[in-house]
Amino acid sequence: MDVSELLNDLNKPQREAVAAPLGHARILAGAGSGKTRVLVHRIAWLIQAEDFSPANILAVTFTNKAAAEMRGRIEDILGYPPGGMWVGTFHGLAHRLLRSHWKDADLPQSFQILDSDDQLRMIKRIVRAMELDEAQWPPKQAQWYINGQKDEGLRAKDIQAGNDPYSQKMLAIYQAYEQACQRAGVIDFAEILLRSHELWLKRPDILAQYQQRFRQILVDEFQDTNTLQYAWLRLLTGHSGNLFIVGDDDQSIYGWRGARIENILQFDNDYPNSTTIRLEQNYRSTGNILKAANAVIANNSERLGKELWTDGEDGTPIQVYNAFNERDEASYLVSQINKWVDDGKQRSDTAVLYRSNAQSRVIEEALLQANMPYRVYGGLRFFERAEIKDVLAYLRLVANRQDDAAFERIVNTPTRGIGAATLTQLRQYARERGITMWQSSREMLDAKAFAARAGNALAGFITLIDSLTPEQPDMPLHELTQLVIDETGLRAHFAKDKSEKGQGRIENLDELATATRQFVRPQDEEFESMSDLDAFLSHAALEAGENQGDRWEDCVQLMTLHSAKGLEFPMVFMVGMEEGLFPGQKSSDDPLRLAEERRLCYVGMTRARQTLYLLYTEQRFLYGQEMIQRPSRFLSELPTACIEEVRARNNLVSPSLASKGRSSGVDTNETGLKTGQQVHHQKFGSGIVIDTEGAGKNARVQVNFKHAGSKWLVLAYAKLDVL
Ligand SMILES: Nc1ncnc2c1ncn2[C@@H]1O[C@H](COP(=O)(O)OP(=O)(O)OP(=O)(O)O)[C@@H](O)[C@H]1O
Ligand SMILES: [Mg+2]
Repeated sequence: MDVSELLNDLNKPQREAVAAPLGHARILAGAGSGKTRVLVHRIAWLIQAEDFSPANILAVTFTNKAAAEMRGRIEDILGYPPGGMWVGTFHGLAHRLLRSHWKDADLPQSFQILDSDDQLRMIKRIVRAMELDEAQWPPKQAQWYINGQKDEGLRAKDIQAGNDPYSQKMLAIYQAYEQACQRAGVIDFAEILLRSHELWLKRPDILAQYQQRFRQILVDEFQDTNTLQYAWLRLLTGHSGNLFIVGDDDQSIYGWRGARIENILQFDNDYPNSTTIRLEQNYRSTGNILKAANAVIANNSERLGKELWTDGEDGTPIQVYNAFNERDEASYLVSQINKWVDDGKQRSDTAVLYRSNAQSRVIEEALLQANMPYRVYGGLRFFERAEIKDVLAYLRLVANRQDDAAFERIVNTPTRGIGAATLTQLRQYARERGITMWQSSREMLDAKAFAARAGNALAGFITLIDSLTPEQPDMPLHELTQLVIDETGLRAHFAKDKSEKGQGRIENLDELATATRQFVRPQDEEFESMSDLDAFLSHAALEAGENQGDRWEDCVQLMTLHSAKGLEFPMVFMVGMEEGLFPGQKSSDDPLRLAEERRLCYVGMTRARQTLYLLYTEQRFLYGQEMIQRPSRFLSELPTACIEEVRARNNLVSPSLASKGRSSGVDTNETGLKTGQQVHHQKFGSGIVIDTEGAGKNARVQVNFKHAGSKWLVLAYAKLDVL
């Protein structure tokens, strides 16, 4: 594509943005208006029209997946791969810096990354070691505190706790945690960025090297940057670089995790010479979806305010479905996806979005039962599963003996007679001397500090780890992994569990062996100097299986509303549109939180291109009990003209919804079936009708099947035979 073509498929303000004169720029625009597209074209423009080398460009995206897509699109436009360009997430890019400058960053060469679960365990151990009451000082809270401080760029030494006992205690935990991580040579996610920022601050020569290189810095989804991320960008930009940011204040959804909407709002104060360009035409969604999303977000105050319009068609109205409970909700969406597929469309064009990960289980079960392939983004990812983390912990200890988090995880997994007393002794010894668990084990064993049995068990463990360490550094990674799985007794341990779960775990272990065999080092420079093992472990920690499930080409996409940011799908289901769930309970009496929930609703709705379903239930099993649910206030904010109720209920809060009439509780005759009648279903076998409702194409019956249990079925699809 040459330079003029580059601008062809863009509208006027988009062209202005792509071809803006060199300098700082802010693109402020609503969902689906082409911000990401503009950013990609801008990169190509810089290379083709402004003669920058790809190596002068650094682009920050929201996920690794988005980064890969961006790279691919730029390659398509240029006709060759943009070698030397850095594209990735904040974490990915900062990690790359630390790998190149580990020594200057005061890290061991084979430093490992703690994910949030590892981090929590580590904090738990510290809280215990400090002899604090866990109920009074919940480790989760300390984790929250520590990450919050790091996101603000603050170390323990930078914080004044004052006289407040809570802050004093949190600070003490933070301090102990910092020391423990440093000893063990591990860093958590927030630390990756903090440390690379500090590296630049204390080594202006290193910073200058990157400033000279990255003259063009582009950031997508800028509204969700936190203090530290923005500081990192500003430092890198320096006086000579250009910052090109795109974002939407209405889509800021990470305030709860420290994101600062002010960063985008006040960008022009920080960069007074910057230009701001607004885009208003939406190319993604139908008129109905767009109008409804605009109406919902209009209920927030303190917006920059922008109206999106489309010259496309109104399309089908938004489908609002009132389910009995979460199982009915799931089976309804499965039936709709089935219809979609029957029409010859792709499963992968459909997405199910939920507020919290826990909601996916029932939906996954329904999809499994219907034999419908699906992929869950986020959630418990492959590399986060317990059995996988066990193997990874062995591998980490093989790579770095000082990794206390790994040591603690597997020292007695599977059980090998190393008891709590031995571990307490070890921890105490380690703490007193400021050394690691591994070092303590060796010293205490040498000093014969344990009783015979405990000593033997621990010595056995030390020998095991040493024996796993390859003599030849070029031992293939998958052989090492296989060795770990078999020699540590993990396989045998999980094989004892004959249940489906145990079987699943064995399958996952095999899958891990396959993953290591198929592992291809990312092309990025930071992986070049690393051993295969270190490269794989970093990859596992950073990607955490973001790309899992690619074995299924065509599958339904499941994810939280948060992780749907930036994506688009022809058909979208938003489930659990209920008060207490979405918006969440804590948001009801906190206007700031409520506004953020509403923005999340706006993000969700604007993912849909053609068809949007909003689902809510009357009853839901929550917090260990059956709860009566009320429809989300966001439903009542939808303009009546844009929606169609599939099945209304009688006690809706929204007059607009209720006025459309209800169809529940209709005379049984309308379904043509009576309660007590015997019926037969192709898949579920025979059963008895126990309830009916609705009419016409919405008629539904509840059947108690002899073998399959009780189910609600839509008559039009169920094809029941009356016996
Ligand atoms: N000028 C255009 N002509 C045709 N299609 C366009 C144009 N601009 C954008 N699009 C398409 O509109 C859709 C939305 O674009 P894009 O994802 O870049 O929007 P966005 O502003 O980044 O959205 P979000 O805020 O959700 O991240 C994409 O499918 C994109 O290809
Ligand atoms: Mg985008």
